[in-house]
Amino acid sequence: MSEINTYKYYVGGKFAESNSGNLIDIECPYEKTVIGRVQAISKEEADVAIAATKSAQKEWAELDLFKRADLLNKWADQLEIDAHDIAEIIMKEVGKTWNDAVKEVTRTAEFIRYTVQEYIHTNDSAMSGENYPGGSKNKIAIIKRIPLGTVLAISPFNYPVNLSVAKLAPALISGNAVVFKPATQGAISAVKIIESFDKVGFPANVLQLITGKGSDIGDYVSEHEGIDMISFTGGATTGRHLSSFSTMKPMVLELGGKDPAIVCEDADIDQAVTEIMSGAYSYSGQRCTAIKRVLVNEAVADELAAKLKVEVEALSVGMPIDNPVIVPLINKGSADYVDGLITDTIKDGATLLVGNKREDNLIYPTLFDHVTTDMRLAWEEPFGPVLPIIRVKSDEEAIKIANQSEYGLQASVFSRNFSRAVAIAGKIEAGSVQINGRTERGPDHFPFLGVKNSGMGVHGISKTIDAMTREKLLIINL
Ligand SMILES: O=C[C@H](O)COP(=O)(O)O
Repeated sequence: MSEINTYKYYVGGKFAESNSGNLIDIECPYEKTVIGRVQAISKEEADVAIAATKSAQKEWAELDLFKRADLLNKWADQLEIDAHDIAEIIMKEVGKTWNDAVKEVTRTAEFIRYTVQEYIHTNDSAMSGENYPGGSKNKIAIIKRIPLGTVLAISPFNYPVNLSVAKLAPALISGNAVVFKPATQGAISAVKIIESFDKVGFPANVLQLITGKGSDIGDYVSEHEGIDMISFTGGATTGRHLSSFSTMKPMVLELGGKDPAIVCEDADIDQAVTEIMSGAYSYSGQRCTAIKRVLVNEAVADELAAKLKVEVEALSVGMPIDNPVIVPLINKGSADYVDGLITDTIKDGATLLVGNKREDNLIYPTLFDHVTTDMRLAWEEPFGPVLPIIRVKSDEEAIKIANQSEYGLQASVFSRNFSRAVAIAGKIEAGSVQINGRTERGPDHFPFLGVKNSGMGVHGISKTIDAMTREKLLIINL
C-alpha cells in the first residue's frame, strides 16, 4: 500500500505542521480512498498567521508595483509549468475531469496575467475641480486605490484553483496581504497552488494558507479583528451566516443559484437544447451558474422535452480520467440530497424522462417534465445532474416563476426575437441574463454578481480589485 501524503499549511513563507496534531483525511469522491491529509490548525496558529500579515502587508504595498506585478506573472508561469501536477490533484480531490482540471489551471494563469494588467492600467485617476459648477481648475484631485489590509479569501470545492486565485491575485496586486482558507475538500489543491507560489519568491507573510474545518476555525477567522475584508464563495447558508456576524467588515459573497432557462415558442430549439445541455449537466451540475430549471412555453414544450431527452440519454457517464460529462458527486451527503430530491419529484407526480439511477456518489443524469411549482425541485438547488422542465403559458408566467426563487444569480432567455428576449431579460431579477446562451461566469473579466440569496457585492477582475481597495484622494490646491 502506498503511503498517504500529509500536506502542510503555509505561514511565514514556509510550509509547516500544526502543533494541534490534528489531521483531516481527504477522500477521493470516486475512488473512496484517502488521497492525503491536511492540517487542522488551531485558533492560536490562526492568530499567529493573521498577526504576521500586518507588517508584511505594509512592506508589500510599499514595494514598487512592477515588482509585485513581476512576482505575480512569475506565479502564473509557474502554475503553467506545474499544471499537470496540480490538475491531477484537482481531479482526485474534487472529481473534475482531467481535461477540465487542466483547463482550470490554464484559465487561472491567464486570470493572474489579466489581473496584473488591469491593475497597472487603472489604479490611478485624476479629477479637476473646474468640471463642477463653480469649481476651480486650481483644485486637482489625484485618486489612488489603497489596499484594505488583510483579506480573508474563502474558496469553494468546485473550482479549488480558479476561484481561489480569483481572490488571491486581485488582493495581492493591489497591495493587500491574504489569509487563504480553502474548502476542506479542495485544501490539497490549495496546497499545490501555494507550492507554485512558494517557488517564485514572494516575501514571507503576504499570503498565509490556513487549513481546517470551517466549523472549527471558519467563524473564528471571519470575525477576527485582524481581518479587514472577506471574499467568500460557497453555499448560501454559510454566506448568510458569515454576513450575520462579521459585522463592519467589507464583504463580497458569491453564493448559489437556481438559474432558469426561459425558452420562448419562437426560440431556435436546437440551439436552446445545446446550451441547456452544457449549462445544466457539465461537471454533473456542480456549478453555481448551472442551468437548474427550464421554463418553456407550452407551444414548444413537447419538442424541447423530446430533444433534451435524446441528449440526456446520450450523455457520457463515468470516472474523471475518461473525461465524461457526468462524474460522481463530491461526497455521499451531496449524492444523498440529490437522490432525495429525485425521489420526492417522482412521488409528487412529475414525469421522469431519463435517469433516477445511482451508483454510490454517481448520480446518472436525470430529466423531469411536467414539474410544477409545488414541488421541491422547482425551487431547491440540487448541485447535481437533475433538471426540471416547467411548462408555462406566457412570458409573463415564465418571468413570475423565475423571480419567485430565493436566488438571482443568472438566467438564460432563448428567442429569435431579440427585442422580446431583451424585454424579458429586463424583468428578470438576476445579476446577469444571457440571451441565447448558457449561464456561466466567464469570461473572467466580466462583472459577476448575484442578487437576493445569490450574493452580495461583485466579483470579476476589476470589480474584485475595487472591492479589496478603497479610494484615497490627494487634493492639490494650486
Ligand atoms: O460555481 C460557481 C462558479 O463561479 C461557476 O463558474 P463557471 O460559470 O465558470 O462554471
